Amino acid sequence: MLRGIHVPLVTPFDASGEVAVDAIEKLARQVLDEGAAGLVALGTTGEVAALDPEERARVIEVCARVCAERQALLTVGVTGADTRATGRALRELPSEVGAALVTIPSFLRPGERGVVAHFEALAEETPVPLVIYHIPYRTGQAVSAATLRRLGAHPMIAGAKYAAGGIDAEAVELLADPPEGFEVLCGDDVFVSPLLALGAVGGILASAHLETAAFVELADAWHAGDVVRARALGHRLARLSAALFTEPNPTVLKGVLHARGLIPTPDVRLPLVPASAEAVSRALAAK
Ligand SMILES: O=C(O)C1=N[C@H](C(=O)O)C[C@H](O)C1
Repeated sequence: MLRGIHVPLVTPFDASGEVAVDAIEKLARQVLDEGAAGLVALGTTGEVAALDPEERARVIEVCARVCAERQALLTVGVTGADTRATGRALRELPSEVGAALVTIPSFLRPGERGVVAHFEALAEETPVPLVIYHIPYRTGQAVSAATLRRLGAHPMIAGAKYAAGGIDAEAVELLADPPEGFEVLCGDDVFVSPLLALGAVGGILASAHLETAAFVELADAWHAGDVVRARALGHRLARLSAALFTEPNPTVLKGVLHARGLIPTPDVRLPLVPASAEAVSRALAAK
């Protein structure tokens, strides 16, 4: 269900600060035409925290329309300050949504027993399969491979977006023996090639707005066991990803997309500030 490259779309803004829905639609079509398996709406890259409820609904609506046309998976980022609020947000998802990307509420650090209780409660009430967004450096909560494996045995937990900030021992342990039907996607762009080598089925990668076809080729090459092609491509794309993440995501990416005429402005909403001209130039030059 999750295999392939999924693009967490930016939310472009026009000169008056409104969400540029046409630009989202164009980006969505472009990345799916280049082979992405799906879109992720309302991720960190989409500046979800800075969007009001009507804007979020508009973003989902346009992504759902394009995904339906292309028969691609639409995953939506769902967050809440606690389990009850997250459950409510899941139940309110429109019927076109195919999966939900869910984190542990940040800042609370509920402990691993709390993590299990959170996801098991959500798995019982969610209308769509869940993808656990494992990002301990943002949630503040470590989660072991054993816990992810236990959660992955639930039929409504389809997989995890793995973003531990590197390849850690837990990733190696999880990918050595994932539960039946549980799929791991890479969520740290620079590490996608090594995580694919370990057995990840794909990635949710902001960098794949650019060079989408090359990221798809990278995943295909690892899946086909073509190590020589995969390794060289992985090194090249890691340089691009590193350049895109020198300042907070999605500021540099938006600068590059704007410079290429793909979005109307490079604007982000506070507390993000636009990327420096140097960072954007370096990312434009990255090969
Ligand atoms: O929004 C996302 O999904 C992603 N967010 C990460 C981040 O902002 O750190 C990066 C990743 O490419 C996908």
